[in-house]
Amino acid sequence: MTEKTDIPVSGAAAPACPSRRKWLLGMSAFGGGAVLGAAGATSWFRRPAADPAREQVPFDGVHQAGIVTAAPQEAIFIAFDVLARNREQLAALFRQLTERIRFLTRGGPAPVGDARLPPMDSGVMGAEIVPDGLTITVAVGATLFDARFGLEARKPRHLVHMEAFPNDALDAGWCDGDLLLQCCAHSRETVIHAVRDIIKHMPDKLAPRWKMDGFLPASAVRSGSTPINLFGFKDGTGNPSTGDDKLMDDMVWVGSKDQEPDWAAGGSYMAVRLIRFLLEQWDRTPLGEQQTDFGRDKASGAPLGRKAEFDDPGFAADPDGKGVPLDSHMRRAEPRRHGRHDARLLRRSYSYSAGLTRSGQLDMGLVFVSFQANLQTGFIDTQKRLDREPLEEYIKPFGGGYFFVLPGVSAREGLGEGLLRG
Ligand SMILES: C=CC1=C(C)c2cc3[nH]c(cc4nc(cc5[nH]c(cc1n2)c(C)c5CCC(=O)O)C(CCC(=O)O)=C4C)c(C)c3C=C
Ligand SMILES: [Fe+2]
Repeated sequence: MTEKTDIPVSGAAAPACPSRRKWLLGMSAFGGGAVLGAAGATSWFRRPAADPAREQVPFDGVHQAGIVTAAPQEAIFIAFDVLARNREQLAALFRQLTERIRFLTRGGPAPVGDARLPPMDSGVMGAEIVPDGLTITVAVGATLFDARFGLEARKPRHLVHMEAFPNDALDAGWCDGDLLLQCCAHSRETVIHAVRDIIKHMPDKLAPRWKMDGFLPASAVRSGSTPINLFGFKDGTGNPSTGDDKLMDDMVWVGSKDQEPDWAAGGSYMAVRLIRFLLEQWDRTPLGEQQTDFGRDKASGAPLGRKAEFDDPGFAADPDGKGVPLDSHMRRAEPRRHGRHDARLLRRSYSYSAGLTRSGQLDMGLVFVSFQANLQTGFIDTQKRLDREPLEEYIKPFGGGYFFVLPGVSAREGLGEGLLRG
């Protein structure tokens, strides 16, 4: 169970709906003692607690935090090559990672050591490491299932290397990884501290491969409104409700419906795409064209021809796309052919800003992130619908990869234990 604490705990277990309760009871790995942990938030862009620094997002839960929990302002995505050479060393890696994340997400006094030795903590958060809403979500790449660890037969069935789509210019140095950490918190220093702590404690086990910093607009996080991306459009409006446990079980979490290895229940596929925006070009594009590219009004976020952000676009009554063009991003991504959520995924993207490109243009864009129970019917099918969309004139995907988020942890079972058992 989640430990009692004075520190406010966010996403505290909302009453589970009957189907969810049944499913939780079926999770034998948790011996029926599972807690919902983080999986109770209603929206991924929800206003933070009164004192964000003291907010503690539970690490323990059937699912890892950082997926249906509200997205705070700051993020770091960092992929690693695993240096472990065999199964025992990989088990030690997961044990140590579990221990570090448990400490970092709970917070406490910064450890003080012998002055003759390197400091045990970077010190960037001062004497007290506050939890600050930190979540560290751990996912594994397809390469972890190669011959090194004898895990070939335990690979989630859709987990593959990310092949380039037609508009991609993938740079191998920005792609893939055996392990991915998604670190999210309210403050920049918290995610930096967390990444430095893990790298410092595990130099013999993890070698960084690529890293991208992400952010959300402060005003949106403060007010709980939909974040605006660097194209200036509200981004996230059409997401499924993270408060709908049944929908999340259906679309986001791997369960018995998915014919995946038993150990994978409670996990999720994660698609990460590093997408550069050609902003100099975009900023010289007429507003009307920007809006038809997305199919939404830039200021209000409403579907074109409608009044308000969350209005239904009414595709059935507009087969020729007179309101929302057939080619627009929103209509291709989510044609609503089967009611709602043809795109069977949950987006949890962050903007990035990383200096200049070699040709002197702003290197800014989106760390597109989606979570789904099935990578094929989630990200891949949706991306195929988007291939050749008009927006491609202004975007260039260059990195990322496909990963599988490990199931959640309990006091008895750490990260990756189910994967390595048997
Ligand atoms: C494969 C999945 C998707 C990729 C890749 C993607 C890239 C991408 N999206 C935006 C901006 C917006 N996306 C919006 C909606 C939207 N996008 C996807 C999927 C992908 N987007 C979906 C499933 C939806 C939902 C459509 C709906 O339900 O109506 C919007 C509109 C507002 C919203 O619903 O969020 C914007 C804006 C960018 C900039 C981008 C990469 C460059
Ligand atoms: Fe999109």
